[in-house]
Amino acid sequence: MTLPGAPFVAYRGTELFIDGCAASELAARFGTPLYVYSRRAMLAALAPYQRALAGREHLICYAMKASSSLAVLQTFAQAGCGFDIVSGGELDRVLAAGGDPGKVVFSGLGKTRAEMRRALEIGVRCFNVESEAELDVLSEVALSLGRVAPVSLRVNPDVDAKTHPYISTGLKGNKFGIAHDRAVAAYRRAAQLPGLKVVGIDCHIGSQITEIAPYLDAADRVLDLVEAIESSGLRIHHLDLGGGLGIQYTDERPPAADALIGALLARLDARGHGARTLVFEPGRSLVGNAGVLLSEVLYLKPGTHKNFCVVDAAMNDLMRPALYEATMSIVPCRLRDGVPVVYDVVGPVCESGDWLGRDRALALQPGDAVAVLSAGAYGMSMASNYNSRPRAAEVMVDGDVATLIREREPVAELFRGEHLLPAD
Ligand SMILES: Cc1ncc(COP(=O)(O)O)c(C=O)c1O
Ligand SMILES: N[C@@H](CCCC[NH3+])C(=O)O
Repeated sequence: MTLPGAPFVAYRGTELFIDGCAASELAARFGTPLYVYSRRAMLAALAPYQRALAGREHLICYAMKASSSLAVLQTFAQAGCGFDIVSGGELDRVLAAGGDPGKVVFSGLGKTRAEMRRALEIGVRCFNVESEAELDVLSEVALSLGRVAPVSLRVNPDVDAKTHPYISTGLKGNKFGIAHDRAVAAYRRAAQLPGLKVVGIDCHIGSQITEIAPYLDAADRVLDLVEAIESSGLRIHHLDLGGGLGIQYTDERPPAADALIGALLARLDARGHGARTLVFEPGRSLVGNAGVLLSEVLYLKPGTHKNFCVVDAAMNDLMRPALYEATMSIVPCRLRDGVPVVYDVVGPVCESGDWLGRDRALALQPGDAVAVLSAGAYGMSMASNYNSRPRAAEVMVDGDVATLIREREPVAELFRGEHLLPAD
């Protein structure tokens, strides 16, 4: 059976391997819940983007919200990537991981003045501005520092990315970006503000997109704008076409990254825009299939309506199933003989929404380790401490070498910084 994440996530005989490491051995050595990432899988996911863009002026800015642990950022920084950030905290992570701030694009619709100041002082490559009000504030902050902020406006192309409504961002009802029909006026305003320098345009239409067509529609809408803006005398240097490419969780068949980029380049070339600098902001497609969440089976709980398999990972570790009813593959780390039983795989958190998988046929015993596959994106980065559960540890494997890249959070960390009321 070919698993999502193959060839880096695959059975060898009855043992599930992540690259060259047996998953059940990692679970025993580092404990569970445990996120495990394959460095080689991440680099293999980046390669088709790099190949397709070779020979073009470009920058791949890894959207680090997908997985922001320092060793993950370090891996992409060393591979030449920049970063798409959405907060001052993410900027500090980039710096701590050795990333180049000159390759950072700063997205997000609620940047604070303090975040703008810090990003200007550090010298990010570009601010992706999401409203006209933000243009005014950014200009003011830049002037107060005696600097000029490089800006690109995130335009909302009103294109249906055909994905889950919670992760669709390019429709006119979404909060993101500047409406297509206001964009030319917004560019005029940006050009007049003394603290800003227009350098680009960008759009990002959503996440877990499994078709090429919405990207081409969005690119066309953006190019229409570029032509209108440039005819008014402004120069748009780079085009940032965002991220959003989907991955396989179960039976999805998203296009390969090089097929997507190839189709976009063909469209840009056909419309005479092929020589522009290109920026992409992929997140999930670089890390999603490279990671798994390992968990131990605590209890098997047969019932008259449902059988439950209670594991030690929960919605606080991986909230995609609870939040989006996302279906993610769950497999045993060691295959055992026995008739599979259909279980809901649930965590210990006190919420009925705390499930990782529903109606899964699995042959398991308490103490077995299971792996939730395709958990490398929006897993650990969305983890919380709900129910006062410390966050999981993380391991990076490279061949048969496993390195602890994040220690399991000590319980004492959970209330560090809290204070009891003074005694009477
Ligand atoms: C502005 C921006 N860029 C890039 C991304 C990365 O998206 P994905 O992980 O779907 O590639 C996101 C998240 O959807 C985003 O909001
Ligand atoms: N967190 C989402 C993706 C959000 C994309 C952020 N712009 C997911 O797990 O699918």
